[in-house]
Amino acid sequence: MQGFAWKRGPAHWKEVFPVANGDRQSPIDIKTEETKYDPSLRPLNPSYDPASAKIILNNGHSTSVEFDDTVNKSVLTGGPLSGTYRLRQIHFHWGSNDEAGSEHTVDGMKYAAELHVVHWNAEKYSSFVEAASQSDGLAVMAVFLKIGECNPQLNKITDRLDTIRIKGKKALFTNFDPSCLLPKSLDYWTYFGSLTVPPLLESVIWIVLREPISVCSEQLAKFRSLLSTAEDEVACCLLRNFRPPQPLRGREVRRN
Ligand SMILES: COc1ccc(N2C[C@H](O)c3cc(S(N)(=O)=O)sc3S2(=O)=O)cc1
Ligand SMILES: [Zn+2]
Repeated sequence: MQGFAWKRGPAHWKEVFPVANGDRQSPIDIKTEETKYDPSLRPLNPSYDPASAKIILNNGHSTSVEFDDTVNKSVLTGGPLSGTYRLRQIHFHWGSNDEAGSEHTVDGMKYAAELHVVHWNAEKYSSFVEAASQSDGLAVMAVFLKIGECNPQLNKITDRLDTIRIKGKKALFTNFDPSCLLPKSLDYWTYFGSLTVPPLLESVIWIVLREPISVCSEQLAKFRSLLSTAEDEVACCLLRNFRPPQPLRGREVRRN
């Protein structure tokens, strides 16, 4: 899913992926007054082994840390989930300035950036690719990044970005537990949605943490200095990579 689908931006994705106009697309604007408390929702239970971290990568659309997901070493259970979801990767979304960058918004408010922690239902499905096409196949935990103090934990990522500036570059990256990027409170909103990037598959149980973590302008500037272009192309900075909120289409957003 390279080239065209990305080159012309979110407004054109429907031309290649008609599901872009589907009824469970992400992200969404979370209208807090309309969220519904659900006493059956359990506490989130992320359990990650730092040895699972493998590489940090620039895929041209974001930067991601990829984890060993061949065994249940780093998993997410609890919350709205039934069963065990295996950690696959984390990545970020940001904007061209500090005023916008998150994908989900809260009562119309945009945060400066958003972290996605991606898991797949390894209990029910035999591969990530199979899970990615199932309605309960993926679980993505979203964490808002709010402009403020520099975040020392985030430096573990931003300090490595100069080694993967060009699209396609990767570097070894291990001994990293993504829990270090989670806020104190794991209170959340949850709803049924989709990938926010092509192929926009409607296979994601979204778990949006209500408490943001901090990020400073200098750290965000490092994300924006990544290139969306490969070695043999004219250099172009990856200034923004967030999809705007999509229609709720009657979906319920629950909170614990
Ligand atoms: C079926 O084809 C694929 C499906 C998914 C993916 N992935 C990489 C994507 O960047 C991506 C983006 C996600 S987001 N913004 O949380 O909705 S989750 C995710 S991914 O790690 O699952 C790759 C191929
Ligand atoms: Zn994402």
